[in-house]
Amino acid sequence: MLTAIVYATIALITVCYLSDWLFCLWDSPRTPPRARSRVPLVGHLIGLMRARTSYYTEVSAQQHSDVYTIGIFNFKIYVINSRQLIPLVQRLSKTLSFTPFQQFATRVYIDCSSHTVDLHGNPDFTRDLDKVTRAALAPGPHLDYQNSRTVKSLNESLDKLLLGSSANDPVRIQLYQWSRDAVTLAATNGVFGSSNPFLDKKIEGAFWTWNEGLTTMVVGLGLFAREALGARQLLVNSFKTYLNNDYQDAAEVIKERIRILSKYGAPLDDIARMQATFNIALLSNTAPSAFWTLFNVFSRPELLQELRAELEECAVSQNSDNSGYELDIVAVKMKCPRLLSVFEETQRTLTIHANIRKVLEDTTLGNYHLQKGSYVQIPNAPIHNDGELWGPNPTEFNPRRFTKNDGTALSSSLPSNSFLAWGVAPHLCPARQFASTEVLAMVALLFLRVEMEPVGGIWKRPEPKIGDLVTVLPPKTDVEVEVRQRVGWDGNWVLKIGKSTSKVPLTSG
Ligand code: HEM
Repeated sequence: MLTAIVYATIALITVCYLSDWLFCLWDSPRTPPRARSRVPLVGHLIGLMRARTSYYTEVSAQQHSDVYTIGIFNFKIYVINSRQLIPLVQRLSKTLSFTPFQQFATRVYIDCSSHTVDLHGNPDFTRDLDKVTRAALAPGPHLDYQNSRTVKSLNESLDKLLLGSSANDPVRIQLYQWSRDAVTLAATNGVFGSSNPFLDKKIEGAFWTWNEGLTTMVVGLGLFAREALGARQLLVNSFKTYLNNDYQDAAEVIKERIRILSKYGAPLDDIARMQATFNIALLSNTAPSAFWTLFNVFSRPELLQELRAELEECAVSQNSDNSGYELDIVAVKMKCPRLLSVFEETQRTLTIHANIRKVLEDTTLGNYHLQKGSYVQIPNAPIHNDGELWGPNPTEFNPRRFTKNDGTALSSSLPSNSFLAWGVAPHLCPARQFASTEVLAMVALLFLRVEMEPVGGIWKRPEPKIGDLVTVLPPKTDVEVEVRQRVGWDGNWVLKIGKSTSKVPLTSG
């Protein structure tokens, strides 16, 4: 019996190695070189299941080619390993397409009907939806309206937190949980208006439960994500009620997306599903970005002092009736290069996104041949960790990395496609001005208004939680902190929001 098992194992291993070798034999001579895995056929699959997109960081570090192939059976993923190839991928956007992923998300994430899944493959529909989304989120009066409600809501969450606390009487919070709640409420108040479904705490909880179950759904194990599926239904129902109510004070981006979906005949149930899905873009990266920026600064007292000095000099004034302070949001966005540098460095060191494109036709990319039906991935981390671009110790957090010696912003002197935290054109995040205004306003308010200490006295950096389908990973464990009013900086804080045409000078443009 034992001998039979040994023979069967040897036979299986031989067949696996042989099949792997045969798949390679069928490669065209211009196929990007294959990254070898110790386990034939499924080694890369195991790696991807274990580390998700962080697996590309591990493999890319050992590859010398500017693009390489990952093979899983006869399925291929071409991984871009040099920023020089990105413009070529951009130019080939008709055959290297983002659309199949959008269709996949519409089906697997939220279970839309086949009508709406097919719509996401209709170029007229995707063009119209993209056009209205970008127009509504571009700097101008619509974004002013949305920003103003979002930033005010953040300040109110902080007022509420500090209510009843004083310099001697701290409140204890879980920092990620609190930041996530504040961001969720602020962003959803900003876009959904007074009928915001997230005003109900149950709906907020349902969104995050669903969000955490997405990875299981994506790998086809939806049946094992019962809690997430139940949460998703609750969320969808809340958006059906929302659509049946008056949502006239919603932001333009919501009203316009509903208009386009209706124009192309999407049923109400699917429109509710699409609104529920929009929250993934709205919330899932902003909350961890805010958390890590707060953690990176409060855990470095000298850096905190530096940022406070910058903000106090450029963006804070006393209220005319001396009842408190006014924070000028335009100045926070435009006149505080050190603050912006800390935010962008947080993004640079923590972004794990891998932009995805499907190869719709056999395609020539530079010297390489890409086979129809395969995928292209552009992982951000290998480019963000490239020492030639970012200087010594590229994996370390350096708060001054995005400023020059004279303290001014570095962005203009960086080569193109060095910083990919907001994606790659033509799918560059259309909400980057909104999201960065939200994060910068939130962290500036906390730096100015509170003292924060870790419970236990020592700041311990949590590990990022690998596996979530996000651009910036949340922490694996939360950080318990004590928050108290900053001495001399209490009173009534009001915000001067200004116009969104005064833009955050982001490195991505
Ligand atoms: C810090 C927060 C955010 C980060 C880091 C971020 C990052 C990104 C990235 C990397 C992409 C490209 C995806 C790809 O090509 O695979 C993207 C696309 C997108 N983001 Fe954001 N995003 C953030 C916040 C937001 C917010 C608040 C909204 C909505 C108000 C939003 C709406 C979108 C949309 C609609 C797209 C798809 C664009 C397209 O299909 O061309 N994002 N975002």
